[in-house]
Amino acid sequence: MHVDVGNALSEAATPGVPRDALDRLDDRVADAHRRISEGMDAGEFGYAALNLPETVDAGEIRAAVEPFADADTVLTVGIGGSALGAAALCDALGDDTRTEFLDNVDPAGVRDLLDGIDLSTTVMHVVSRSGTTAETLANFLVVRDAMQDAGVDWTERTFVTTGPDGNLRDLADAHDLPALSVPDGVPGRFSALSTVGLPVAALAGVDIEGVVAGAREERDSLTGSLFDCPAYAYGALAYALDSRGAGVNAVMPYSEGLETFAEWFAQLWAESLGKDGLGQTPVRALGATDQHSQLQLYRAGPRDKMVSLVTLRDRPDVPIPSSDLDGLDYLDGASLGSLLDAEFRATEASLAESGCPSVRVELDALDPESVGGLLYGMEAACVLAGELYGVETFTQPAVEWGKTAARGLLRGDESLPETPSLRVE
Ligand SMILES: O=P(O)(O)OC[C@H]1O[C@H](O)[C@H](O)[C@@H](O)[C@@H]1O
Repeated sequence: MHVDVGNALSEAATPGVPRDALDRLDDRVADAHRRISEGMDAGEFGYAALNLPETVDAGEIRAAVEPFADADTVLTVGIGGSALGAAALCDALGDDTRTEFLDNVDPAGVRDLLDGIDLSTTVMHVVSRSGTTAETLANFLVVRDAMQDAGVDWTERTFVTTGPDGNLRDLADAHDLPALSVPDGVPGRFSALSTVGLPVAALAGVDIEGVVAGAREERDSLTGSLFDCPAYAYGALAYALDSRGAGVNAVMPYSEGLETFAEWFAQLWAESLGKDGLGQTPVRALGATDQHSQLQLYRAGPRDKMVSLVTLRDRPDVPIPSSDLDGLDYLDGASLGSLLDAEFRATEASLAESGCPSVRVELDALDPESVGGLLYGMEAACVLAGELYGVETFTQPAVEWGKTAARGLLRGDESLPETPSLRVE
């Protein structure tokens, strides 16, 4: 990925980062990089995810999914980091007419999804690192039941990715299901480039070897300076802008295929950095659509935002047919791609003109290498930002609180703290 942080400097934006502050920050980046390298070398929890471009075995993943290659529908049952990596890859690069994701337990949504697919030609990938997540296990039980009702042998049409213990591992053992292991030391939200995110991408036709190669290239760019490393430049600037008041990070890809990437990024950034009263709130937007809604706020609202503009240097194009409509001559000879690119540049300029900081992230194209590089680069950016904030990047205690409380409620434990009520009906 290519990163341009010019519009995040104080000479361009408020809040903005002075050039001399960036030089000082670079010393901290060098220290953080040393810590990250140590963690990677020792395979420490979390840091091990940054080794995935070397440690992942794409051949093993291809072999595991090969028996399901003829499935009409590939259904992922998982939530959070166990679904979003695969969803981001499939949305960007795969045949997403074949992929479905059950990552919520809204009964209406689950029912609609099951009504719309032929379970006899569906393969289900059940993914849970812990193997105990309530939503995932509940959805699995619902799909299994639906398969049995439809006369489908669910054990023939299910494979799992999970950790060494938990209900899902027990289930895989008991029914001899094909099972991949979540690699050691890799937290869910950092697992897109592993047995968690890649199997379904492979089934959706994604060149997963290309994705891994792109990630490897980004890994090789991790040096001790933000001036040489796009991933660190992004992470350091986001941190520096947040420290100066940009507590919101609006991620706005100018590519529909990257819409789910913004969702994946939101989990990565929020769950990793939102600790000890610190962290930057990720917001999802889509160019050009959200130019016609959220951009008003970005330009003219509170000065508490940075905008991460993500675009492609090259994209397949569709010409705009010429017309004799009054006032549309500016579209003559144009294409949808040139229109989208013009909208991107206009948005970037409009943010600059209003003094709202933005960072430009460019990919060469929406191809496997670039997308692999983007996912890896943002993970490295996040790990770096975690070091700069001084938070525990790889834990999520606040999420665990809600999970435990929900389980307690289902078991009849009503001892939740009282929340105030002021009803208006
Ligand atoms: O993979 P699992 O163990 O089922 O976890 C799925 C998700 O659960 C929780 O919400 C965690 O906070 C997430 O980080 C994780 O991705």
